[in-house]
Formats: sequence, C-alpha cells, structure tokens
Amino acid sequence: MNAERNASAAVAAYLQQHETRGLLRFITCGSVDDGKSTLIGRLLVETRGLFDDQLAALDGDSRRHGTQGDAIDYALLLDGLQAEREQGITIDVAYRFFGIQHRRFIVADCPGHEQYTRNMATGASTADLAVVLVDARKGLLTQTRRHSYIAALLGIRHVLLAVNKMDLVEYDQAVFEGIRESYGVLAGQLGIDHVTAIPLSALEGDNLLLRSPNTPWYQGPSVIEHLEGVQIQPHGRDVGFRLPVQWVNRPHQDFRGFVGTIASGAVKPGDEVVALPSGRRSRVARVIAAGGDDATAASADQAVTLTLTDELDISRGDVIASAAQPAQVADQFAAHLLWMGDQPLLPGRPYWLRIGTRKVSASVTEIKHRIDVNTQEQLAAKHLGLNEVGYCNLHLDQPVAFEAYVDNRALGGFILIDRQTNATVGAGTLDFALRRAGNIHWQHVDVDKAARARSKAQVPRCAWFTGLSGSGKSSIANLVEKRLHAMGHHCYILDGDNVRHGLNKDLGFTDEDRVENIRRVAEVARLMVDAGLIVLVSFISPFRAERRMARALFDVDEFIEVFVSTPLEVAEGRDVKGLYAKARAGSIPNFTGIDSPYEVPERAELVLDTVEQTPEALAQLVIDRLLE
Ligand SMILES: Nc1ncnc2c1ncn2[C@@H]1O[C@H](COP(=O)(O)OS(=O)(=O)O)[C@@H](OP(=O)(O)O)[C@H]1O
Ligand SMILES: Nc1ncnc2c1ncn2[C@@H]1O[C@H](COP(=O)(O)OP(=O)(O)O)[C@@H](O)[C@H]1O
Repeated sequence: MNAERNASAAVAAYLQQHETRGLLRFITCGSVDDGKSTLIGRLLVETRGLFDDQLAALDGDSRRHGTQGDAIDYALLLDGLQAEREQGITIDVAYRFFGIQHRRFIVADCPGHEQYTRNMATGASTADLAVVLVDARKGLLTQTRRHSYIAALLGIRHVLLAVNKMDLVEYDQAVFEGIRESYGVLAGQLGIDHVTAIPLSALEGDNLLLRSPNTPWYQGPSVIEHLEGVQIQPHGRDVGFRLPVQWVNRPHQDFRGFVGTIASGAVKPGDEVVALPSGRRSRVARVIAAGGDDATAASADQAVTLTLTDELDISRGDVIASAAQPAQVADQFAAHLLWMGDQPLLPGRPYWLRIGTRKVSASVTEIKHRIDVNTQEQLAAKHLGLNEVGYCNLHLDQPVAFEAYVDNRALGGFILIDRQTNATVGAGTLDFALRRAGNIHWQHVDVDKAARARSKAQVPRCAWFTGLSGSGKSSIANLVEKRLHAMGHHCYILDGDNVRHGLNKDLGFTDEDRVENIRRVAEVARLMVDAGLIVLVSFISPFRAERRMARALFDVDEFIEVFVSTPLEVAEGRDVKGLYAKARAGSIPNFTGIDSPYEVPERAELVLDTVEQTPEALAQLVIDRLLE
C-alpha cells in the first residue's frame, strides 16, 4: 500500500515537473531526402540517452491509456487534432515526444511529398516553430518555399533553418551564408520574423547537440540549444476568454455543465460571460477542472466544465466568451484557403465548415485570387486545385463566433469537409468579416406561402428534372405544364436553355459555371415555390452536390427530383439540336456525357425511363406525384 502511494507520489511529482517545463510544439519540413528522419531520429535517440528515466515514465504512462498497443501514443498529448479524429480521417503525421531539462517537445513529422501538404498543414496548425531542412548542395527548392508559405499562413513566426549535409560541401561557410541569405529574403516576404540558420550534418551529428569543430566559423547555438532556449512570442493578441463548447453535460435536472477546452484567456467564478452567437449573458457559477474538483480559475488549453448562474440555451458549437471582450459573430468572411481535395474547389458548392467545435454549411462565393506559393504572385482563378492556395470570400449558412486567425488560431482556423465523402478538403484562416450577420435581417411579410398557396388552391412544389442533353427533360416538363395548366393550376417552367439567355447569360459550361448556374436557378425556384407556384426545373444539373444543395432549400415533400433516365447512346441518337455531333467533332468543349461528367442521381423520387415509356405516360407519373 505504502509502496503504491510512493509510486503515485513519484508519478505526480514527475507530472508536476513535466507541467512546469515549457512545451514547444514544432514541425519539420523539407523535401524528401533532405534528412528529416535522420535529424529527428538522432534528436530522439541522443536526448533519450541523456534522460532515459523520464522517457521511461512517459512510456509507462501512455501504454496504460494509449490506443497504439505497445507504442507510445503521442497523439494522446495533443488536442489540436480533435476535429480530424472526430471526422475519422487518418492524417499521416507522426507525432513524437521528447524532453530535455527545461523543455519538452512535440514534433510533428510530416512527409515531404507535395501531395502531403494536408499533413503538413495539420502539423503546422498547432506548431510554434518550423524546422525547415535544406540540403546544402541544393539550396532552396520549391518544397522549401511551399512549406514555408504554409507554415507562415498557419501562423508560425519562428523558423529554424537547418542547412543540412554540410559535410558534403566540406563545411563551406560561403554555401551556408548563401542559403541563409536567400531564405532571409523569403522569410521577409512571408512575415516570418524569427529565423535562426544552423549549419548541420544530421548524419555526422555536427551542431546537433554540441557546437561542431567542423564549423569553427559558426558561433550560433546548436539545434538542441536553440530548441531549448527559443522564446516563442505568444500567438495573437489577448482576445479574452473563449470556450468553444464541446458538449453539454446534463446528468440531471439540477446540473448543466458546458464542457470544452479553453481556447484563450482565463475564467473564474463570478465572471460575466456571453454565449455566442446568441448574445445571451450570464455569470460563471463554477469552474470545474478535468479531475472533477472546483477550481478558482482556469486558463487557455485547460479542459474545463463551466456552470452558469442562469439557464441559457447553449449547445455544442457555441462559444462562451468574456462579456467585456466578446468574440465577433458573422456569416461572411474573407479567408485564405488551402485546397487539399482531389476534386477542385468550386465556388457556390456547399461544404461543411468546422470552426472551433461548430459545424455549419458553407460555400466559397468568390475566389479573389489564387496565390502562387513559389512566387507569392496573385493569379486569377475560377477554381482551386489540389494543394493550391486562394484568397476567397466565404458564406456560411448561419452566423458563428470567430476571431481573425492572426489574433486567435482556435477561432480563426477552419477546415472544409466534403459533404459526400466526409473527407477534409480544405483548411483555411479567417481574415475578417465581410459584413456583420446582424446587419442583414429577414423582412417580415404578412402574406405567407401557405396563404398564397390557398388562394391558388394548390400545394406548391418543385419538380426538378435532371438528365443528359436530349434525354427528354424539356419535352416531359412541357407536357406536365400543359396538363396542369389545363386543370387550372399555376405553374412555371425554368428551362436551362431559356434561363441561360437572361439571368445566367454570363455563364458557360465549365464545372464552376454549372455550379453557379444551378445555385441561381435553385434560388429562383425556391422563390417561385414561396410564391405558391408549381415549378418545373429542367436543367441538366449534372452534379449530385448541387442537386442536393437545391433540395436543401425546400421543405420536406416540396422537392421532387425527377431523373430523366436515357442512355447516352439514345440521347446522342436523337441529337435534337445537333449538339452531340458538334461535340464529337470537337467544336463544343465540356459537353455533358462526352467530356464533362453526369452524376446519376442516387435518391431521385422519380426515375423516368424514356426508352420504355412514352412522354405522355411519363408526364402523368410526374403529375400524380406533384398532386399527391
Ligand atoms: N457543353 C455543353 N454541355 C451541355 N449542354 C450544352 C453545352 N453547350 C450547350 N449546351 C446546351 O445547354 C443546355 C444545358 O444547359 P443547362 O443549364 O441545363 O446545363 S447545366 O445544368 O448547367 O449543366 C443543353 O440543353 P438540353 O439539351 O435541353 O439539356 C444544351 O442545349
Ligand atoms: N419517352 C420520351 N420522353 C421524352 N422525350 C422523348 C421520349 N422519346 C423520344 N423523345 C424525344 O427526345 C427528345 C428529347 O429532347 P428534349 O426534350 O429537348 O431533351 P432535353 O430537354 O433533356 O435536352 C425529343 O425530341 C423527344 O421527342
């Protein structure tokens, strides 16, 4: 019993010592073969040799709680990846832990290939410092520029420029100075204020732990000395207390606790707070620490449960903030966006956006420009491809509490998630709000949709016809309208060919223009249904994402997706307008079914087989469904 008590006291003492040593999170980046693994491996081994007992304690600790079997689960020590973990996304970043006398380190080791920018961004978003490796023989490469750009974008202001493989250039000072100077120029452009360049041979161990006799001309610190001594400026400015609510703990009627990790600032009982985005105020009743005990105060990075003196309706995703210094609330932003999806980012297409603990629907309304990460040039862009960075306007379908990323990483950084695959496809940083959500209101009108529908004696609905060119959308929609009209119903056809002569005459047939085409017509259809009409939309609408977006604008049962199912050979055989012939001849680019995709609906309410049935019979099926 006594022995047990002694052991736990020793663990507590270790943890305490552990806590008081500063923590430095850093990433390593560089091209493949620059020597990253050697550098990290060596740092781990050599520091382990020096402080074996401490690491043994950590080994034991993580083995009890970790999820990695016998290996140390370094991810246990991190909270920054919570969002990705909840998404079930495997990000190939190896987190390693090591410590020396005054500091402990978490290093995110990111693979160097270009396609792993996602990993690099994930690692950078929680790092204080980047170790940028450069091969002394090669100097700065595209990867060096790209990774430095991303590190800077994600808020890293300290770089350790590790000029590696100095042994292969005979420890030549001129080579080192040349690289240091050209990196200095790059760092200046990127706003990386603190660069420490160190000549190195990770393989030989030069300047790793101790100053090397091979570089007598170098007077600066060794790698480990620098990592141990570097003073990191606190990130951002003092924005006040922020708690993104992870979940609400309500075990019984008398207790409602808001649980989360404090993103910034400090809190204590009695503080006046505001719940965002609602703006309701209250006071902190209790601050409960992770172990369950009441605390007199808590601050950034601590996991806590708060109770308030008033019953406020606060749920997951809300932010509890200092009332004296609240966060802003908005739904339109200017933001930098790093695109990581295999499919390009298309303006207008809805994605999930996760900021803090909140997940909302969002789309890019405009790409202001793309940034060439090698040259910093701003280029015009209609879409963003894999690994491209753009400056964009973002629209969220509901207001969120936020902060500029430069002020607060936790409430200024976001990720975009594909709604179909659930993959993380973008990571970004909010710059500023384009308008305050509170300034644009819904105008109340007394006559509502139900009243308009009553006066027309019909149930307003939208039948959304989708299918290849020549599949039969217009022919069937036309018959439907004719019959409904004859029955005294109020209808309207929105046809691609027609709408493209007016409202959408600025749009062509690229993917991004088709997305915008459908977004606009879906909004118009919604207004028409609101006006009490039966609307027949006849657009190819080739992408699932946009049909899904259109559906989401309507109430349940209001939207009927009608897939006009006609094989390509049949539609092409009909070739009503001679367009297929032209497309095959190469004179119409991006023609649906030929060199532009059509994504077959997965959950259409009606599938019309135009090979087996007549237009009249199919029109009747639609009418029956519309009048149900
Ligand atoms: N490149 C290309 N691809 C597809 N279609 C083309 C193209 N160029 C012109 N057209 C004609 O435009 C009509 C399709 O417009 P939509 O607005 O329905 O297209 S989309 O929904 O934005 O994909 C379509 O009309 P329908 O045949 O009635 O479908 C064509 O007549
Ligand atoms: N069962 C059918 N349903 C609809 N159209 C058909 C059918 N069978 C043949 N067609 C013919 O196919 C062509 C479809 O053209 P259209 O309605 O303009 O298609 P879309 O609007 O989809 O481009 C018309 O000439 C129509 O007469």
